[in-house]
Amino acid sequence: MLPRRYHKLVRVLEQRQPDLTVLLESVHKPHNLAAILRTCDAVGVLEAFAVHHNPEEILPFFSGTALGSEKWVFLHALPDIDTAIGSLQQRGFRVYAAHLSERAIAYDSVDFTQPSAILLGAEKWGVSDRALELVDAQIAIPMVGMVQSLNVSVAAATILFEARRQRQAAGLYDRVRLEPETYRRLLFEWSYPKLAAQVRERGESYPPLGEDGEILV
Ligand SMILES: C[S@@+](CC[C@H](N)C(=O)[O-])C[C@H]1O[C@@H](n2cnc3c(N)ncnc32)[C@H](O)[C@@H]1O
Repeated sequence: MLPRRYHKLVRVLEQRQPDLTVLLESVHKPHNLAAILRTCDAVGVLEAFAVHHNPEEILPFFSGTALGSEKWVFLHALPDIDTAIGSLQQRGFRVYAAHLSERAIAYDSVDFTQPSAILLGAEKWGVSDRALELVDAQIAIPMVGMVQSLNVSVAAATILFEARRQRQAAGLYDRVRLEPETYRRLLFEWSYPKLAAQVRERGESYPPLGEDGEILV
């Protein structure tokens, strides 16, 4: 592990935002999924969630074998939309459905410095009626052109970068937001993925790291 690489991992983890996430409802085109996870990585989202009728279609994103920037954002599969929204709300997130409707408020009027989950709908069908019943609010990006909606990854990026803007202004990228234990664990797993897997298999705990990422024992 080169010190430069290690320090890059440290800087990235120091800015991860565990209380900002996306929930994808049947978003199934791999290029959209990859683009959304890439944006998640760019704004510091730690983990993302997906409800998918056929997870096999997008298996690489769940199995950790994806090779792109998405490997830095954990994607968790949840069985159904009730469970997904319910568990996020229980963890203190407000869930916002990105959905163009008369009930929707402007996406940039939301306070994204609070724990926020952005629900994005399927490419063809949008957010389901059931999800709309469960969310805390609906948010929309204004559209004044001929087409009715944005591509789902573009909508995700627009909203996530608004969240980033607000969080930057509030200083949320200036201090470590991860729990110390989570931070240490991820730093080891990102720095030494193969060794981390072996250590886990043996049921041992990770060794401490030195200033430049060297293993200390
Ligand atoms: C291509 S759109 C789906 C269009 C679908 N026909 C519908 O009626 O919702 C895919 C997803 O992108 C998001 N989206 C696209 N444009 C949006 C906008 N202007 N405001 C908020 N969300 C948007 C929504 O989450 C939507 O479910």
